[in-house]
Amino acid sequence: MGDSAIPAALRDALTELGGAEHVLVALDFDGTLAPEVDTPDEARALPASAAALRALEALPRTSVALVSGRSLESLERVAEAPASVLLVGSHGVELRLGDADRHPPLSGEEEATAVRLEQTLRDVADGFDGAWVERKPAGYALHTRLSSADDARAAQELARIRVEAAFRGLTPRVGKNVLEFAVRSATKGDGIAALREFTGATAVLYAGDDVTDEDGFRALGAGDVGIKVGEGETAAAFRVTGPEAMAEVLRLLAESRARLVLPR
Ligand SMILES: O=P(O)(O)OC[C@H]1O[C@H](O[C@H]2O[C@H](CO)[C@@H](O)[C@H](O)[C@H]2O)[C@H](O)[C@@H](O)[C@@H]1O
Repeated sequence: MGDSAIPAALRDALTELGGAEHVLVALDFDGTLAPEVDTPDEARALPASAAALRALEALPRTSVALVSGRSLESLERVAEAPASVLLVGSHGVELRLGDADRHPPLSGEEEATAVRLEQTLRDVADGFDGAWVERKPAGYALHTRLSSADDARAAQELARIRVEAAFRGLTPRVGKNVLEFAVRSATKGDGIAALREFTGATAVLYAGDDVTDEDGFRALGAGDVGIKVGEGETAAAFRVTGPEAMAEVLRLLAESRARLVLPR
C-alpha cells in the first residue's frame, strides 16, 4: 500500500512526531495491528506492522507498547512481541512494564462475583448458536462473532438484563462482537497514563479501532497523535481505513523518526 491512503494532515503529524524528544508508540492489537479473525488465538499482527514496530523499537528514546482488551497472557501469545515491548492488558487492569508485571490478584469478594458472573454468561451463551464465553483475569466476555446477527443481538441483550438483575458495580465493556463484564474498572486511558509516566514520553501516538479505544484517545493531549482505525464515532483527530493503512502509518513514522531523532 502506498502512502496515498494516508491523509496529508496525518502525514504532517507523523513527521512532527518523528522529531519529538521521546516518542511513545502505543497501539491496540485486534483490528489495528491484526485483522479480525473468528478465533482469537489465531490473530496475528500484519508482517508490515511487526517490521515497522521492530524498526521503531531500535531507535533512541522511542518506546513501543501494546494496549489491549486481551489478558496479558493472551496478548503475549498472539503478539509474539519482544520482552522490551511494554504491554497493557485487560483494558488497563494488567500492566507489563519492563521487568515488573502488575496484575493485582482479585479479592475474595471479587473472586466470588466472578464465579457467579461466569455462570450467568455461560447460561446465556448456551442458549444461542455460536456464542461462547472467554475467561479474563478480572471478568468474562460473551463472544457472538459466530452467531447470526439476530442471535448476537438477543444474546447480548439477555446478558445485559441478567447481569443488571443480579450484580451491582460491574464494568461493562462493549467491543466488536463481544460484550464483557469486569470486577475492575480500569480503562485504556489509565494504561496510557501509566505508560507515559513509565517511559517519560514527551509525545504519544495511540491508534485503535474499537469503542474501548476511545478512553485511550481521551487520554491524549497537545502534541500527541490519535488515530481511529476504521469506521465509527471517535475522539481521535485522525482516521485510517484499516490494519493495512495502519501498517503504512507505522512505516512512515519509523522513517521520519529515524531521520529526525538525535543520536544522544
Ligand atoms: O483491545 P483489543 O486488542 O482490540 O482486544 C479486543 C478483544 O480482542 C479479542 O476479540 C476480538 O478479536 C477477535 C480476533 O480477531 C475476534 O474473534 C473477536 O470477535 C473480537 O471481539 C479478544 O478475544 C478479546 O478478549 C479482546 O477484548
